[in-house]
Amino acid sequence: MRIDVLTVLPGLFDCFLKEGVIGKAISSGKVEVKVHNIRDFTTDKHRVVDDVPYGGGPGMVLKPEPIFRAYDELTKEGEKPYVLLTEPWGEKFNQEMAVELSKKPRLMIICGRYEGVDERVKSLVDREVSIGDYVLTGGELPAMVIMDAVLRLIPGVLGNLESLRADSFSDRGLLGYPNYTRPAEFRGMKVPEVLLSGHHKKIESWRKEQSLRKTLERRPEIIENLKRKGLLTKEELE
Ligand SMILES: O=C(OCc1ccccc1)c1cn[nH]c1
Repeated sequence: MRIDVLTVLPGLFDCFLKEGVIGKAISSGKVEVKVHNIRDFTTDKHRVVDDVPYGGGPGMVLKPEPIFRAYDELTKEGEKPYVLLTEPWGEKFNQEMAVELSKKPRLMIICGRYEGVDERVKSLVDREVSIGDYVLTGGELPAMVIMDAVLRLIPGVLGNLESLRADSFSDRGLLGYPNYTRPAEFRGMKVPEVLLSGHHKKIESWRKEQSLRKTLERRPEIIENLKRKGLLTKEELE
């Protein structure tokens, strides 16, 4: 997969693209991520990327020209990218969208900022995406959140280091079960006996029960959704 990011603050991506699983996926060539400074696509001496809003009002708006110039330049060759715009008012990002996006051969992420982008930029955009109902200073962190969730789904990126919790819980959106590792007792807190039993059937059913209980407690709407979709077996329902 190739991802092109358009931003006025490219430096924000430096650590993200170097460290950890994402850094390895890029250095190994499994995925290609290029960050472009929108300012590099301006033509005036002051490299202006924003301007005051028509009709008045507070703040600034990202100008269309530099973004269109960048888009034209970056889409001259290769496949047309699936274009995302990160804004607070977009479609809510979730695991389902991450899975869908991970199947695209090429993505472009335009990072919103200031009061937003000129509306005409939306003619380039396939999906306006929000990572939550709050307002940040820029769409760069949302772009990193989206890239992180998408890239880890690409075959070979996670390797065997981190299992892709492909069990039936996480891909039904159920909350995870409790995790423990050594020592078996720590500051008086013991690991549940069942997990030390080596009895895989018992361990699996304990984990399923824990996952369902936690989901019912914290996110009952997820259980309701699964019920409606008939994605809960009758023993899971009891
Ligand atoms: O704040 C966000 O993006 C930055 C942004 C972009 C455009 C105008 C204002 C702010 C955001 C929140 N969830 N998803 C994105």
